[in-house]
Parts: sequence; C-alpha cells; structure tokens
Amino acid sequence: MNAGNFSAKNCKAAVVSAVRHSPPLLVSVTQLTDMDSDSDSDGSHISATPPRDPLPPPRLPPQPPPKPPTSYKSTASTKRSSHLDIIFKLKKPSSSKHDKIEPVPEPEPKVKPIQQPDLPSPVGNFPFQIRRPSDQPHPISIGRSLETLPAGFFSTRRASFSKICKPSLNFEPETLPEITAEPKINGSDGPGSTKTCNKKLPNLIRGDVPLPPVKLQKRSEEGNFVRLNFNGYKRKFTAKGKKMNSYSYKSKYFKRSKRRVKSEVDTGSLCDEEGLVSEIKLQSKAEKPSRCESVEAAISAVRNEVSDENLVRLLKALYGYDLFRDGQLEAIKMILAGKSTMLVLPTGAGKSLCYQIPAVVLLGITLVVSPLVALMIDQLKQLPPMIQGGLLSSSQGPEEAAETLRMVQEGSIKVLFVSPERFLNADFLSIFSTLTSVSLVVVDEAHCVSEWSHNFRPSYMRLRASLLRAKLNVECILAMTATATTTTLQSIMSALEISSTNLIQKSQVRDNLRLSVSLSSNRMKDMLKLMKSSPFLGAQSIIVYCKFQSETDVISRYLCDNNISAKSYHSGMLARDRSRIQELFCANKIRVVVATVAFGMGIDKRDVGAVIHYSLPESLEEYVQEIGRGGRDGRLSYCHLFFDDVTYYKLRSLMHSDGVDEFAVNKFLCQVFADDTSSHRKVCSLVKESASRKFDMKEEVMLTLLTHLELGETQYLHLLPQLNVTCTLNFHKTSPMLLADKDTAVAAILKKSEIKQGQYVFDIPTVANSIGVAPGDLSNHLQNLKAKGEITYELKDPAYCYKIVKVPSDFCSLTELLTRWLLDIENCKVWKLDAMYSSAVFVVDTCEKTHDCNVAQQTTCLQERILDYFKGDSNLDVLDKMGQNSPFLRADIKVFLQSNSNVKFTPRAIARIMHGIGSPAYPSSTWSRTHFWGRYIQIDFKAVMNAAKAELMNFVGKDAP
Ligand SMILES: Nc1ncnc2c1ncn2[C@@H]1O[C@H](COP(=O)(O)OP(=O)(O)OP(=O)(O)O)[C@@H](O)[C@H]1O
Repeated sequence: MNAGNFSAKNCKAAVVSAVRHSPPLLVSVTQLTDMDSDSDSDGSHISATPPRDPLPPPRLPPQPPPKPPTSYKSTASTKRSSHLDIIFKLKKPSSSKHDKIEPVPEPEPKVKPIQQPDLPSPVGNFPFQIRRPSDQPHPISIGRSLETLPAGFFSTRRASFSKICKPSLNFEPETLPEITAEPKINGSDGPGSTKTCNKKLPNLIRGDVPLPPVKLQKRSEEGNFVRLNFNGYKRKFTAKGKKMNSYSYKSKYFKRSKRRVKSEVDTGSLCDEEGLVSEIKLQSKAEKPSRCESVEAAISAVRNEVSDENLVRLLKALYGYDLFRDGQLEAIKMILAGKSTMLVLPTGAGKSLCYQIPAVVLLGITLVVSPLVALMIDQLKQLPPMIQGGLLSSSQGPEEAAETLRMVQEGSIKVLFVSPERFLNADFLSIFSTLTSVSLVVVDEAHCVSEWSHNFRPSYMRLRASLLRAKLNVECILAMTATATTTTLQSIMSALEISSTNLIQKSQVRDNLRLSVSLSSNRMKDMLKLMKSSPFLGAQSIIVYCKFQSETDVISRYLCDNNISAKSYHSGMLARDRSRIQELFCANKIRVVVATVAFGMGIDKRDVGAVIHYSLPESLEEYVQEIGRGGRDGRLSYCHLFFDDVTYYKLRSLMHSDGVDEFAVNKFLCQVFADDTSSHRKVCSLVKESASRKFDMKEEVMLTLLTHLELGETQYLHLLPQLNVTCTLNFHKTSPMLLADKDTAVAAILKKSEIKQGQYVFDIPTVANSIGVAPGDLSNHLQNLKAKGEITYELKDPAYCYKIVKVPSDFCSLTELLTRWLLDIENCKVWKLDAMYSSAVFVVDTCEKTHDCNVAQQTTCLQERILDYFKGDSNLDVLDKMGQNSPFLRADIKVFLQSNSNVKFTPRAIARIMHGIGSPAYPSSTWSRTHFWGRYIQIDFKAVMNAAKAELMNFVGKDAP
C-alpha cells in the first residue's frame, strides 16, 4: 500500500469492491513490528513494550429480563440474537448542537492502554461494542405519538387527512416544546377566511386586479393565538415589546369548554403543577372596531396602489409605527411587485415586518421557513394580532397538525411557519400544489442554505427555486439573513434564483453598538471588573456568551457570588427551564444571562444594554449575530469581546469535528447503494445511530451527503421523511397465524420478523417493500390493528429513508467529488474561525498602537474589519497561528498506537484524539482517558493527520508520502 492509494485519482472502479473489504486508510496496530519509543516527550516514560494483550471479547449487552407473553407469543423466543439484536439496545446519546461542544479535559498523567470492553471498531467492521448511555427514550417517539392517536383516526379522516397525518411520522430536528396553532374558533372573518384565497393570483397588485373583500380578524373576538405545551408546565409570558399583545393561559380543560379569552399576566409564579397541559393564548387587548376598519381600509388602499404613502398608512394601522426603517419599504415594494428578493439587514433591524406586510396584502398564504421550533414560536407570538398565524412542527400531535392543515386549506391562516424538513413530505406539498395558493415563501435565516455560511443546514439545501416553484406553484421568494458574506449571498441567490438587482443589503452591524475587545489571561476576573465599571455597570440587562455549557454554570455562579444576579442558559437544560429563564430575563427579573449560542435567534428583548463575549465566537457571522441581541431599542449598547489563545486552539480543533475521509465516504456510498434493485420503488433505510458509528460520521454529515445525492447535478436518490424503522410487536386477541390468514401485512410481518423473547421484531421498510406499500401506510395499518386491540407495538431506530433513482456508474469519482466538497466546507469553517481570531488580534494591536484605546476607536476598527470580511475582501489578513510540527509528535503517535494495539485507526481518528475531539466511533467518553487526548491541540490538524498517516504507513512497512 502506498500513499497513492488514498487518492481517488488512482482509484479504479474495481477498487470499490476491494475497498469494502480492505480499507486502505485503516490500519490495525496489532501488526506493528518491534517499535521502541524514541520519544523524549511527555510520553517517553512509557514502557517501550506496552501491553499487547488482546482486549476481552466484546461484551454483549445484557439480556433484558424475559417478559411473560401477554398472549400468542412465539415459543421460538430463544432464536439466536442477530446483529440487529445488538443495535436495538443501543440508545442515542444526547445530541443537541451545543452538547457537542465540550471542553477538552485535562490529560491524565500516565499513558494507559484503553482497557475496556467497548472499544470502537474499525470503520466498516463495527461489532457495536461501544458502551452507550443507558436506555433513554428518543426525544420524539413514533411509537408514543402513534399510541396517542384515537382509534381509527387514520381511517376515519378524509383521504387527504389520512395522508396529512403522516407528517407525525417525520423527524425534524426540532427539540423544543410542543406547539399547537389552534384554529380561531369563532372568527370566520380572518383575513384569509375568504374563499377567494384559493384562487391563484399574481403578486403584482395593481388597480386593475379585482379586489377580494378584506376581512380582518376583529380583536374583540377570539384572536390570533397559539397554544403551547411546555412539557406539561404552564408558562406565563410577559409581553415583549409588543404593544398589542399580551398572553393569557389557563388549563386547556377550562379553555376548551369556554373558548373565551382572558388576559391573565401574573409574573409571580411561573410554573404550575406538572402534568397539566397549558394553553397560552396570544391575544391583543380588546381592539376598537375602528382599528380593524382602519387596517382593512389601509390594506385595500395598498392593493389598489402600492405607494409609499399607502404603505406607511398600513404600517401605522398594523403596528402603530410612523416610519419604515432603512430597507423595509424597498423590500416590501419589491415583494409586492412579485420580485424574489434577497434581504440582508442587521439583527433587530425589523426583517419580520418585511414579510408580514406583504402577507396581509397578498391574497394567498405566506410560508415562512425557519430553522428552529423556538424561533417559529417566537415569530408566531410576535405576529401582529391581526395576522392569523399557524405553525407546523414535528413535535405536534397528528390531530393538531391536521387541524392546522385544515385551517390552511380553509384559508384562515395567512402566515404559516414550517421547518425545512416539511418539504420532504409529499402530502404536505400536495396541499399547496392543489388546494391552497401560496403567494410568498420566506426563507428566514437564509444563510443556512449555503454550505459556505457559518450555519449550514442540509435540510435547507432542499429550498431551491426550482423545487419551490414546481411543488408550491410560488413565484416570489424572500430570503432574509442578518449575516452573510458575499460568497454566501451568491450561493443563496443562485439556489433561490434571485436576481442580483433584487439584493437589498444594509450594514450588518447597527451603529448603536459600541464594540471593544481585549486579550485576557484571566477572563473571569477581567469580566467581573468590566461589569463593575462604567458603562457596563449601568446596563440593566446583559447577555454573556460562552462557548461551552459547563462555562455558563461556573460563570453564572461566580457572578451571583459577586452580587450580580445571573442565570445560565444552554441547550442541555430542560426546555421549560430555558423558557423560564428567558421569561425572567425579559421581565427584568434577572440582570445577566450567561448563555451559549443557544440563546439567540428569536429573542427580541429590546433593552439589552450590554453583550459580553466570554469566549471567542466561531466566526464573525456568529459574533455579529450575537452582538445584535443588544440595543434593539435603538439605544447605545456595549459589546465587549474577551479572547485568549487557549479557547482559540480548542475551537480550532472543533472545526475539524465534522470532517470525513475519502475512505469513509466510499464506504458510506457502498452502503447507500447496497440495496440496488431493479425496482426503484423499494424504500431503503439507514439507521442513523449505527451508521454514524460505522462510518465515524456525524448524523448531520450523513444527511448532507444524502441530500447532495438527491439534489446534486445528478439525482441518485430520492429522500423520504425519516422514520423509526424497527418495530417490536405483540399479538393479543387473535393468534398471529389466524390474523395472517386475513391480513397480508401481518402475513408479511410473520415472514420477515425475528422472534425475540416472544416478540416479533421487524424492519418496517423491509415488510412494506415485500407487500409493495409505503412504510407510512404500513405504520397506519399497524395503528388500526392496535386500535382494534389486536396488537401493541413499539417503534425505534430513527433512520434516513430513501429510494434509489440511479446507481452511480463510477463510485470513485463520486467519492472524490463528495470528499473534496466536504473538505472545502471543513476548510471554510477553519478559515472563518481564523478570521474571527485575527480580527480580535488586529483590533487590539491597532488600538494599542494608537495609544488611545477607547471603546469608540475599537468600534471603528472592528466595524471596518467586519465590513471587509462580509465584502469578501481578499486582502483580509488572517493569522496562521498553528504550529506545523513538533519533534515529539510522531513518536507520541507511535506510542499511542502501541498502547492501543488492538484497535484500528484512521489518520483522522488519530488526529482527532491528539486534538481532543470525540467522534461517533471514537467518543470522548472513552478516548479522553488516554494520555495523548488533546496533547497536540496547537499543531495544525492536517499536520497531525499527516504524521499519523506516516506512522500508519510505517506500520505496514511503506514510506510516507
Ligand atoms: N419601522 C419600525 N419602527 C419601529 N420599530 C420597528 C420597525 N420595524 C420593526 N420594528 C421593531 O424592531 C424589533 C425587531 O424586529 P424584528 O424582530 O423583525 O427584527 P429582525 O431583523 O427580524 O431581527 P433578528 O435578525 O434578530 O430576527 C421588533 O420589536 C419590531 O417590532
């Protein structure tokens, strides 16, 4: 083997099959020949003959205690456990975005071989030995959601609704509280309630277009509201800068019967007893009828003539504001003229209003695509009371989703918030292509579309103009972001087919933010000093941003100890605790929130007087987004950034945590297309958790690859909504054989099941394929059987589902292409961090040189720097602070390999361990115990990878490249 083997250029199609069996980059250290340590590094004291005892054989998960069969359980329960048997017992660890950022632990003083039974195995050959956290239910359990359905729910709905119910089977990356957009009960006079909404009308509003009646929801009646269920806790909200909204909430048991709106804002107690489902109704204070009339009149006027004067009148009528802010009027007029628009305004500049006004003027529905449920909830709450809003999220129950869709079809929702994953769902799309007219699609946080942004989301790749036009019949698209470089903008505008003449871009940093930066060797002490001095001392509300969850707790405690009221906030906390803290902060009952990046989007507290960055952000985009939480009321807000080299090195390592190698991509492709059948109707699946470990690839990266395979130049597959694919089923009433005689699905289940402890365990897509139905239909059928008392079942193992459209003819070229693309994304992330760090250094240096280090001066310096960065100025000098080598690196890798001689590694896996980054196959819970964990954090990741590759080459007796 030589280095050339790593290049896909040399790769021939025939290699593909060889790759499946003999991974070129994956070398078992057990083959190492005599290898004494030549290191005098920290690891040199290690015995030159480290233990080579093989690890104990993998420990099978303990068998759960056998459950007595309720009835009709098979006697064949002693059947041999299969590969799936083991997968079933592995549970998904906590995986929120922010959880993934972990502090690098201190290394242990001695090198020890990793002695444990659950070592990761090489890519492609995992015996599923890695110990996982004990059984935790998946946050969204299909089984549970199906169990909550009323008997015969699917069968009793109209055909369209039985389809609509399927969204409940989807998994969307939404982990926040349930929300239900409930229909307006009495108000048949919502703006969209007119039947004319079903007609497709152009966006261009002219005098000659026949005007439908304008019917607004009267505020004196039951208004626009959203019912939220925060894990069984009632929440109390205070109005957040919205003149017209207040929030009332009561147990749904009272609300449902009375359907009467009451405003009860009590900031005293924030939680009621557990178990109660809360209803939070959003309503305005009773509005005078004249107000509605004035809004109706203002809308009619704009429909007749889109003039500045008429739009200002509508602004006043809807919001009470006298003037548009910079960029708003321009954007609204462009949208009303039917032109797709790219809008870049700073955070807090008022982007929402730019789609809300067109939404009331245009005749059809406005779809707003949002990346987070929390953001959708905030935006829904912030809709002016006269705009009827709704929301669809995977955390809703099927009945609630169906009800929202019914309202959409009726035309009584004007603005519908959806996640990008909805666009995978054919039933959802069919409603819009056939029944409901979509006037406008708004892509909020549009930078997520671009892989070159700081926050790329693979599901956003689906939002392409061609698809939106084809599926939704929509002409006008509005893309909005606060932070995008020129490259990012280009890729968004190309995906959404927005002409360069339709770009509205204002400065990305508001003028009322005063920026300052300092290098600190004791950030905690320095921060306290800062907060106790002017102007931070005078700030009523402060947000402190940290990188790591653990930091937020430590710092908030430290501040409290120093008489500053502070609370921590991060995504590892319960949703209800997060909401409570947000509410307390917004109600000025907590002065300081110490948060991770999780505290951001959607938070519209207007009077945040200071934003302090305790840790360096990962990019200037993130920095700009976070300082944008300050001074939303237009008053001065002070933003200070502390930075230090230790945090920079840690973050730099983390930038490599999504990277994958050619070999892993190739293995992944082989598995994706392993089910190559002549029938393209067959549904294939990839269980997320096990595949993630098998290929040592994060789930998000796998989804990125799958989405690219669907939406890239050639369409190789068609992605379907994600499903829980493993079903464990018990029969109760009729014997399985008798039931199978009458029911083909049951017959297929019996055929395709393994019997484990008397329970039938099968793969949903496999059974569905065998009888030629869609997996969703099989799930519905099971639900019906369950409703009749015939069966009970549980579903688990969330999986990506897809149909193969075309098998690639040249796996190697495709592998090379995808790997290079992922590598570019990885490099881009690194560059963004370097640009952030360099900017901080630049500002400190420049200001120091002037000997006049005041806040105002740093503001100018940093603003200029940010401007250059977003312009894509190639002159932006970015520091390269990383070391390229260390005299001890290779020797240490050698020792590491010796001391873990029973484990197979790739160069990337070794580099990750040396950089202290966990990965699905080499988790930090296991590997942080090694002495070498994070030891080479200051050496460039690629240099460590090269050294690891060379050592692995040595092992097989070949020269490194
Ligand atoms: N023309 C205006 N006059 C006065 N206030 C306005 C105007 N337009 C918007 N606002 C207010 O500014 C605040 C911020 O608006 P909005 O939430 O739409 O900002 P945004 O640009 O979407 O911010 P983010 O990027 O953080 O989501 C809101 O409270 C909104 O009511």
